[in-house]
Amino acid sequence: MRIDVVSIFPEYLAPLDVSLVGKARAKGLLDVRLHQLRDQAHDVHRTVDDTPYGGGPGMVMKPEPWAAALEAVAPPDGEGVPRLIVPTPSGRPFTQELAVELASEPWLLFAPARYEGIDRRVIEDAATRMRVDEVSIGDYVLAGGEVAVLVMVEAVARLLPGVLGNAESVRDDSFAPGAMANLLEGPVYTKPAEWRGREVPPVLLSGNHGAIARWRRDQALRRTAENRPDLLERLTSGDVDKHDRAA
Ligand SMILES: COC(=O)COc1cccc(COC(=O)c2cn[nH]c2)c1
Repeated sequence: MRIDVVSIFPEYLAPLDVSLVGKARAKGLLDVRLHQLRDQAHDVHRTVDDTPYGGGPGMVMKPEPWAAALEAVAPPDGEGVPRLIVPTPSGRPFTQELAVELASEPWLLFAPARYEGIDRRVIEDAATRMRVDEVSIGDYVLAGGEVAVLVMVEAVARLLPGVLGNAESVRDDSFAPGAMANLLEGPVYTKPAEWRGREVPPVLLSGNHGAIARWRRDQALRRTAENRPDLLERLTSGDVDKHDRAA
């Protein structure tokens, strides 16, 4: 997979050089390229923002530098077309389901905005050439979309074949389909069996895999009821299809 990120703070994406994503790049599983938006702003101050039409606080990112940056990354007459992802508080929610969908894309192009956002015409113009998704990682406002890019790249990269070693697993993700679909992860334990007077739940040491699976599902249901009752409604309201519930 190829990933391009255009930003006025490419150094914000430095964490993509380390750990999971860094290893994936070193293995050739991911080709991550960073681009400085200001390289496409040709006035002496390399201006990328201006005051908003209609008034209001803050600044808006100008269309010309962004259009030039997107075209420099993905020339209209070039090979292939990326899927453009724009992090924004007003986007569709980023979920494990969307991460799985994005993990099957050959080429992602991220456009993290700063200030109050990017001139709407950039999105409209890009959408004539490529698929554009405006995506929110949560109901809060960041100073820029770079952190959201880090979140999405990590969530997608860990799903790519060969990225996670055998030690980690994707299958058991709490949002992955199956018996634990749409439930939060329950508690996890490792050695020692007793620590500061606290014992590991005996069922986990019993070797009784059926009992262990039942205990884990019960714990997941409890934690979901406590922290995310909205997810339980999905389970009980039937908008999770029969297959998922039966599994
Ligand atoms: C067309 O889209 C845009 O112009 C993007 O506009 C903005 C405006 C303010 C902040 C951001 C950065 O993203 C977030 O804050 C964000 C993403 N997820 N949750 C919070 C982006």
